[in-house]
Amino acid sequence: MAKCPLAATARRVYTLSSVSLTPARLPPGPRDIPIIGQAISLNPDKAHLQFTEWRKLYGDLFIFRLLGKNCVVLNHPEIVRNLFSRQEFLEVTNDRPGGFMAKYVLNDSQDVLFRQYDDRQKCLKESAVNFIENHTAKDETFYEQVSVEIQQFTAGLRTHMHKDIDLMEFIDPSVSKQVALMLCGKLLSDTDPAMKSFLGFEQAANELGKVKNQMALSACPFLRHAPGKLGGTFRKLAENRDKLLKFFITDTRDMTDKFRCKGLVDALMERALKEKQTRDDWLSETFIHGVVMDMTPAAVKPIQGSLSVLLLLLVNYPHIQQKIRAEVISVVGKERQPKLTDLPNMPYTHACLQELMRYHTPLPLSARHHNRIEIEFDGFIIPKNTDIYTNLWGIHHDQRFWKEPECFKPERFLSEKGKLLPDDHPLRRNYIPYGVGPRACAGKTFGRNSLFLYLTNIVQNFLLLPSSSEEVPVCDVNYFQPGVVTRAPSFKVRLTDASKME
Ligand code: HEM
Repeated sequence: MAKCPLAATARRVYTLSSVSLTPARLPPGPRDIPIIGQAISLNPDKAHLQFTEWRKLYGDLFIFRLLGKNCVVLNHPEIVRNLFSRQEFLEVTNDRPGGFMAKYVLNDSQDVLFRQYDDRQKCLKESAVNFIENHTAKDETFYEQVSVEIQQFTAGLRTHMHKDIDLMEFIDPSVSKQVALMLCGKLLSDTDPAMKSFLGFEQAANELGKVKNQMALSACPFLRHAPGKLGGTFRKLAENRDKLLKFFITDTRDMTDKFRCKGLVDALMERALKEKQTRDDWLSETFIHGVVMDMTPAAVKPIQGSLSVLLLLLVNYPHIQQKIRAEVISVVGKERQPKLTDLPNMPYTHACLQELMRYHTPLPLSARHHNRIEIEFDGFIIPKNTDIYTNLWGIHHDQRFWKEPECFKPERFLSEKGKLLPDDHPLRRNYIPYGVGPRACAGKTFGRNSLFLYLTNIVQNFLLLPSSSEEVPVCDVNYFQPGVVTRAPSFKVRLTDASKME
């Protein structure tokens, strides 16, 4: 078709004028209500479900306003990839929006998770990923200590056989100990004061991190000093933080212990020394503190939340529990403790974990991104300083990408011959539980390994039965406990000795 010069000029004028933000070029979205925006119609606890409904009305990229802020929601994996990892955008779409935690807990974002995407963030993240994903996976002392912890955990469960128990009450502290081990290189006991500070910090950070508390504290930061619940929680957080950091940074450094392995703090200290020799010594202890604090919500919560959903699935679907157990017994046997090297030989169990990350999607809205300049994408303008949400849950439950997305079907990740689908299989393009691009998760292998070890050790030892006194909830996302990381509602199970069942 011949090109009309007039039309081309008109289009050019339109494009130029639209760069100065004509509302017509904003993405579609629900009608704005002055000042409050969608504050009334949006339930922050179920925002991912609401966004999934809005996607049907407004498409894969839509915008809405919330208390004076622009918010964009991405509902398609290709859009997420394009915006967060395409060269032309990645330097401008990978910031974080800041907020109360970033400013008052992490000392103006001196950390990995809350910091904007700058050279310091890149350097810290690179060191953290190298350590968490590459070093721990090969460090035998580390996994020996993890095995010790899991043995103690299963031994603890044995004393509660045939009773109705909330298994998460045992799993939660055990996961925290594993993450603390990754940080300081030492397996702490339940009674260790450092472990108490870790748990105290974790609880307070979790409470303050709730959407409604974040909104209140970001609007009125002085509330942290006020009497009352919020102020009290902030003081608890600060007190535990100081104790925790003294232990992790100062005391651990001088600790010589034959069971101590290298921790993330040691790795960052080494990096700090290197930085000192080459550049200005920005990598101070405050940054290392920041990374320690990041790991509490970033590492502990997704592992705990995923395990809670996994257990609920095992009780609701005994045939899946049975299949995993059969695989564990055939590969590992009944006596030896399962280890990471068993994973490649256990495709069904591996597929269950992959399906868990799709079905549950521990971070249903990922972590918010922020764009530092206005960008034009796919014919739409995304205004500067927009909060960008990725609806990971919506993407993982979208019928365009998944057959029967509401069903837990590990088989979808297996070939007809029962092998795990390769990473480059087309289905995997729609599978992004850890996010995409330079801000993607720093601990996905660590998380997967941890889930694998808990799952196989539990199933090898115990049969999980429904509680005899309470009805087990159905596994339904509508009843998950809300949060940046969701988890299953509390429920009780009964454990029996798996070896006696055959
Ligand atoms: C087990 C399941 C896990 C899931 C599903 C998960 C998922 C995610 C997601 C969706 C993000 C945000 C990505 C983005 O902003 O685009 C993230 C960030 C992050 N995750 Fe994970 N995560 C998991 C476990 C872990 C573990 C075990 C660690 C540490 C050992 C970890 C450390 C981090 C850190 C530090 C970030 C921030 C990275 C940055 O801002 O550059 N995560 N994770």
